[in-house]
Amino acid sequence: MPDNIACRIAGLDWDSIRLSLDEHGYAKLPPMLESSQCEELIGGYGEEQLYRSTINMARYRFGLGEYKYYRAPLPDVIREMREAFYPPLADIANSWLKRLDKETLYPDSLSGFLEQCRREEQTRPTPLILKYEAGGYNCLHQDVYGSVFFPFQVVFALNQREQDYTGGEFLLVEQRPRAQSRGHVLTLERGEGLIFPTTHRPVSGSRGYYKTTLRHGVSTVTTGTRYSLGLVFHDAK
Ligand SMILES: O=C(O)CCC(=O)C(=O)O
Ligand SMILES: [Fe+2]
Repeated sequence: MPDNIACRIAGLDWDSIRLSLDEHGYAKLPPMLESSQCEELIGGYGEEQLYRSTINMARYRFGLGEYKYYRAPLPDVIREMREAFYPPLADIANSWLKRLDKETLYPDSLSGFLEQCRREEQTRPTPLILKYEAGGYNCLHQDVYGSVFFPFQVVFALNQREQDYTGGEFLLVEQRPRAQSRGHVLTLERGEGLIFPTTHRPVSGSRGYYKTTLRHGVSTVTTGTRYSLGLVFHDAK
């Protein structure tokens, strides 16, 4: 694997990622983070100076577990991934807007998009690390922190399922208009990533595209401890 994460991201098969996003709404990525990078991120969990806030999920009835939002400046690997994932995803996001007859909205660089966030007073970084112990889970939700939001997020598994923990599958539920919801269970090996929609996606129907609503979460971790890294592109108010 080349050691530069930005090159690794640029070198992904973006045609097949686009096809997968268009067809299923999500795209699984090959291993992106090396074990040492996963270990370093997990190892930083106790270093409070890295984070701007810690959320006890039970307190807000978000689930059972804990997560921490990174403080600026973000750790290099997170900043580089956020910058490198943004442009190809913005292109796909704009094509989705077109399908729904909305004007093209997402600038082609992360800095341009963060400027849009800043204008709405959304200046606090949102990449986060999550930790769930046995019994932990994450209720179905959407991560929107203001009027500006990016339509894709990326999540990475930081440790190994069936080895470090069991259960704790990633859940994606799609609510179709006037129809029942459909659920997807996605499993990620350590270092692997998943791109998924923040709130909606266009689905092709008999009279053009319509919009479905998506929520994501994590099923109960049955044993061990599960760590994940969430890459959210919009900053928070
Ligand atoms: O722990 C997970 O896999 C879910 C993470 C999540 O909710 C997010 O990245 O927004
Ligand atoms: Fe989330």
